[in-house]
Amino acid sequence: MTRIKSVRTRVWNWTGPTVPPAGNFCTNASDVIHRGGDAMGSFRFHQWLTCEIETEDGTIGIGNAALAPTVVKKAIDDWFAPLVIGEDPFDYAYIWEKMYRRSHAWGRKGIGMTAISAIDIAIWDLMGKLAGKPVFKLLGGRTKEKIPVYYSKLYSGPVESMQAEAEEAKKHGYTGYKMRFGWGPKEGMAGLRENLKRVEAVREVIGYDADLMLECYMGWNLDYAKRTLPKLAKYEPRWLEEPVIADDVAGYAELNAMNIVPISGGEHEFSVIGCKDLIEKKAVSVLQYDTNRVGGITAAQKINAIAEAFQVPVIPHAGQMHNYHLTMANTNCMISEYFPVFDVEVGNELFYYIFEGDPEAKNGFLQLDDDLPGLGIVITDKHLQHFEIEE
Ligand SMILES: O=C(O)C(=O)C[C@@H](O)CO
Ligand SMILES: [Mg+2]
Repeated sequence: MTRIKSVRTRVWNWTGPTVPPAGNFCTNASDVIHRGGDAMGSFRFHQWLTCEIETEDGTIGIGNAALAPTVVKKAIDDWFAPLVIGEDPFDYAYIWEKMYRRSHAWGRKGIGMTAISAIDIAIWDLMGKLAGKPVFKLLGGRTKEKIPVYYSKLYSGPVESMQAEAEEAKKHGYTGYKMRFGWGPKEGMAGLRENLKRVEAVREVIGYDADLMLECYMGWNLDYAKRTLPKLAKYEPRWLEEPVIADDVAGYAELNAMNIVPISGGEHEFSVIGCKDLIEKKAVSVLQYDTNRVGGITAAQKINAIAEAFQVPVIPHAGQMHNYHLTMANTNCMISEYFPVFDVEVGNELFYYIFEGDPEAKNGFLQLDDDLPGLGIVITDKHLQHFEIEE
C-alpha cells in the first residue's frame, strides 16, 4: 500500500488573448442587478485550479476545479490537505466523509465542496494509475461503444453569426446543439422576441432531427420563464437550462411541472444530498452536476445511482475528463456536453490550455481509451507563456 504524502495546488491565471463578449452574449444571474459596466463579471472564468496528489511511491493524481480557484486553493492548503496526507487513496469513501464532515459547518456547498471535488478527482486519477485501469473501468466499465456529445457554444449574437456558427458546427456531425439566450426579464417583450428569433434561426439551420438545448444560465426569473415556455414549445427544445437562480428550487419545480419543455439544471448544486433534493422535488428533468463542483467522482457516482432509480437522466455540465468517465460508466448518462476548442472567451475553454489528453469529438462522438490508466490527462507546458501560476 502506498499512502498520500503531498498535495500540491496551483492557480493558473490566464494572461493570454481573450475574445471580448459581445453585448447580450448570455443572460446570467447578475443581470437583475446590472446597472451598466461589465454584466459578464460573474460569468468569466479566466483562472483554473490544479490539485496534484502524490503518494509515497511517486504516483501523482491530478484533480481540478474552475470555481473561485484562489479561494479553493486556500481551503485545500489550509483545511483539506492535512486531512488526506497519510491516508491510503483506496480508502476514498472514508477520505470523502472525513473532508465532508470535518468541514460540515461551512463546506457543504460552494467553495468547500469544490475543494473536496478537486481532491477527490485527484484521488480517483491516482487509484486508476495505481490499479493500471482507466477510471471508468473502476466505476462500471464501458457502457457505450463511444460517447455521443452535443455542441455547446452558440452564445447569443447577431442572427447571421449564430446561423453561420451552427452551419459550421453541423459539418462536424453533432446531433445536439446548445445555444445561449441574450435577453431576460429586464428587456421585456422586445428582448423575448430577440430570443425567439434566434431559436427559430438556429432551428432553421440544424433542422428538427437534432436536439436543441436552450441555456439561460440563471438569467431569467419564474415569471418570465412561465410566460416564455409556451412560446418556445413549437421549437421542440430538448431542455431549458437554469432558467432561475440555483436557490429557487421551487421555481424549477413549478416550471418543470408545466411539462412544456424539460427543465435542466444542477451545475450550481453541490453534494449528494443537494442533488437528491433536486431529483426528489422534481425540480429538473435532466440533472447536470459538474464533477469538479458536486463532490468529485465519489459523490457523482452516488448521485448517478439515485438519478437512475428516479429515471432522471444525468448529463454533466461541461465536458472534460472528470465528467466523461462517469458518462462512459453509466447507462443513465447518455450523452456529454462538449465545448469545441476555441479561443479563450468565457473560460470553459481553459481546460484545453492546461491539460492534454481530453478527447476531441469526431463526427459527434468521443472515445475513451480502455488501456490508459487514471483519467488519461496530463498537465501540459505548451501554453505556459499565457499563464501566471500561483503555487
Ligand atoms: O455549459 C454550460 O452549461 C454552462 O453553464 C457554461 C457557461 O458558459 C454558460 O453557458
Ligand atoms: Mg449551463
